Amino acid sequence: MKSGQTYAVVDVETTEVQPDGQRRLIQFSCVFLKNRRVINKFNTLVNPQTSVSLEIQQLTGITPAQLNKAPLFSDLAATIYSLLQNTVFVAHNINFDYNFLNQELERVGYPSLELEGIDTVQLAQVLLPTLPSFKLSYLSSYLNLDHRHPHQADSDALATAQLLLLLQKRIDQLPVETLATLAEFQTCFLHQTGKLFVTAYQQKCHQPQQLPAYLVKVNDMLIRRDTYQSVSLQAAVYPQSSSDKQQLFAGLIEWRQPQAEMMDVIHQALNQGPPALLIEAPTGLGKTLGYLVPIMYQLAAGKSNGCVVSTATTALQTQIVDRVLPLLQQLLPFNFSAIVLKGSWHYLSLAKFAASLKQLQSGQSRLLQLRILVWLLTSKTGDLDELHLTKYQDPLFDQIRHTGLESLNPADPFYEYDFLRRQRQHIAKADLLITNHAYLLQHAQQIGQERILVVDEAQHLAPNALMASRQEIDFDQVKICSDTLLVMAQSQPAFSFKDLISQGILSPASAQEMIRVLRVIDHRTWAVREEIIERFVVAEKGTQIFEKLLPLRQIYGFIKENVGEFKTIATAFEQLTNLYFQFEDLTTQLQAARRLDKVAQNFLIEFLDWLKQLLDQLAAWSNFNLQQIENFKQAKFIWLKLPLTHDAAHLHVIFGAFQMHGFLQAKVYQWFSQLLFVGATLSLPGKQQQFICQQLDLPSKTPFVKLPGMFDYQRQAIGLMVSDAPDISRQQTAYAAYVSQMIIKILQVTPGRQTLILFNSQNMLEKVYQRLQDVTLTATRKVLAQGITGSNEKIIKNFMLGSGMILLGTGTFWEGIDLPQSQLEQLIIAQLPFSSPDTVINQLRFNQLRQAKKSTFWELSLPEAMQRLQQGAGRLIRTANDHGVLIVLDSRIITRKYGCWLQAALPAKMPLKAVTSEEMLSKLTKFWQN
Ligand SMILES: Nc1ncnc2c1ncn2[C@@H]1O[C@H](COP(=O)(O)OP(=O)(O)OP(=O)(O)O)[C@@H](O)[C@H]1O
Repeated sequence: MKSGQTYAVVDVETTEVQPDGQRRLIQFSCVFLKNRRVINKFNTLVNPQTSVSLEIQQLTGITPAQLNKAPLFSDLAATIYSLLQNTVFVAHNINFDYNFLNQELERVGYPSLELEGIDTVQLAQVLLPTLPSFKLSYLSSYLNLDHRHPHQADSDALATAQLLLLLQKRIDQLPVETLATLAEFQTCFLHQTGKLFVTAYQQKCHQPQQLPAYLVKVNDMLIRRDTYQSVSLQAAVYPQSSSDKQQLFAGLIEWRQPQAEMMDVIHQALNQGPPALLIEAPTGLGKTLGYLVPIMYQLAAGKSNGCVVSTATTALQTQIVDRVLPLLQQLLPFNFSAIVLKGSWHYLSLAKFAASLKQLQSGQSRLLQLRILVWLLTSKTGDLDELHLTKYQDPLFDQIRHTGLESLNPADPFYEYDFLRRQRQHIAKADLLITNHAYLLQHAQQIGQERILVVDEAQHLAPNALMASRQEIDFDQVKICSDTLLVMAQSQPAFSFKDLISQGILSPASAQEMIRVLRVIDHRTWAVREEIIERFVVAEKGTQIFEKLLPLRQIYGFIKENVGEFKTIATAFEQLTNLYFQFEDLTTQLQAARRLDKVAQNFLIEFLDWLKQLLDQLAAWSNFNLQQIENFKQAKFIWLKLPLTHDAAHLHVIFGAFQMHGFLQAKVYQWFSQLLFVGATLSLPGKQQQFICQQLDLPSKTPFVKLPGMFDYQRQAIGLMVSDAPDISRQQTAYAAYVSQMIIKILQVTPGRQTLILFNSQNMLEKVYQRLQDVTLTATRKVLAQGITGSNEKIIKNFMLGSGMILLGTGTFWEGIDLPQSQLEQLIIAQLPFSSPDTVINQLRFNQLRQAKKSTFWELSLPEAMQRLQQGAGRLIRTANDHGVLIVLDSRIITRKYGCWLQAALPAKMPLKAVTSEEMLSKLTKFWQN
């Protein structure tokens, strides 16, 4: 901020939440800052001479009576106009406040203000890059700002002023190198926000600067040094007795008998036990600590090399790291080290990011780059998830994501600091590796090393393994790769094979051979794609994604008819593989001999990168072979996938194994010393334990321990099941309308209650979300929706921080999410969680059951729905002090014969009541009154 300059930090309140032509000002507040101090304040209510919406009255606490007594804007305009002259206008979301104020001024005959402006939202996004929310109320509580009455303009303006001062301090602390880039790209900020960086840079650039020891400068970019330190575990004795454990837990966690039991079972298993153990621990038991405590003692005793914990999703990884590990560290009498492992695309590639800074970018992408630049000063991992972005939609991410260690160039200056390389080095030293099933399946050998493996949410490992065992050809990606390579080789104006030949780097014969093979692949694979579409893709009207199982007989016939074509491509693939190695060797030799200038080197590296992508795409081509198809028998399947609505729809042919058949043993288990499988629903109700063993590729006699539940559901919760809802399976549209109506009514009679609503399809979730947008209650109660308002991690974090929030979730929200006490008070099951029979995997599973003359519903659909319902219901009560209501809006739980099975999946002692929709509301009101 410039000394001597006055900054006017403004906030306004208006009559309506949504913009419309009639919207008027009801409050104007301004805090004046000069030389970084508050020098004046101005606050006034404004009589809008029109009605004020109910939401606004509730939100601001301003009543019509107060406004009737307030001055008109036409009487205030002159004062406001002159107060703001010569100031810099600051607001949290400047486009709203500045534009609205100007409209009001113009309406009463004043010219628009022409002031410099600063937006504190953008400033906060760049300077506090890892926060999950940039709402003023969140920033105020996170930064401890004085913000007593959120949504009242005077309080909001004061909080924004404090925020600006705090952000200015952060700017002051930025190293000059970072300031230089922020100043260089100042125009990507709204109004003159970027000038703050220019001023700070100008002040700093002439003073001598010393880089803090934790930072390193690489090509003008600052990165946090690798400060990872492994610790040596100190031997300690496992607290065997209850009193020893109680002593250990005292003051930190509550005593839970089944959790202590789980610890003992695992301690025993690790010391004398079987190589594999299955443990079913009911929801909310605290199973992560249940296995980590005994395991850490085992490691401390030097009895194992370390431990890998694999869970179903990255959101659950984050939950373990953020919430369980800090508690574990406090509990244990010794230190330990842990790292998180995710797929390479989660990480930033420093080299690619640095290159992207030099390229032309949209304002939005540039702003994101600046945020990343500031984040790099603190990030130890380079995990892009730390940025809590809603979706990785910005095209920048395609440019800067890591594509794996193989893509790195040792000659690159960023090579030494690369985040994935750092991680690879830490793996050997860390006691605990926290990963997800997808990563485990791909890297088991590398991370196994005779460590203990815990598979958390183990029921998901098999479906994940099926995904991992699949091979896939994306025909359109093949075309993109081969086209790009041909352009690079033949006609790229800046640099092409011609230049490599003229520099004596490439022989004309090698160049010609590469082009010939690429042309074969380019033309022939496209012809096959067209044939497949003509032959197999008959889209049904209204379908968005075409997905189809290809009967093996048909595909066999298809290959037989085109056998020459398939063979030509297979041969070209082999030739291309050889050429790839030749080009790779050539590049390495030339680099070592320093015979490559920068342009030629970059060309070759990029060419090899595309070539590798093409080979990866074609790796599954060997499946298009008559002998292979015969070998598939019932164990492997082929299907097509084609998103129809997408502009450039990619045709995928997928070859998938359907059952484990030793896959997990060979690919995963053999690399670990001991295996623990943990989950809340490992055994299917009414099924033998054989089912999970078969799924997990384990011997059927693998020991299975089932731990008891621990909450007093009779006292802590109630379940209300609606008996008169329209039948969801027959009247989908009527059901969506009914669910929306009911949810609105429920929310109206339970103000302030944190509510999670679980759906079984994204489609229904979106319909209900749309309807909730139209009702007034959402002005005062924040609605979060999966796939709409943010990434899953961000949604969970925001939900946990709020009160009276509403979260609409599907998929992963049914499981593993931990929302204790007032973080979740009402759980609404909008649809019973029957999985869709239409997916290819389900079609396959159903076919198998039919062939065995078994019922698809009783054998698969119902038990799986019970399993998911049990998981979903487990979100409600998480500690001994929780209270909550479970509401089931899908009447099939009452009206269908199988309903009693679904009811049996709900917590055993929870009082259940069947009620009409009307009764539901009065019961709810009563429950919360009591
Ligand atoms: N004994 C305890 N007392 C209090 N908090 C605990 C205790 N044990 C675990 N917790 C906390 O409870 C939260 C949930 O733990 P965890 O994720 O292991 O639950 P869970 O048993 O896996 O539940 P679910 O199966 O429903 O996902 C964590 O934040 C953890 O720190």
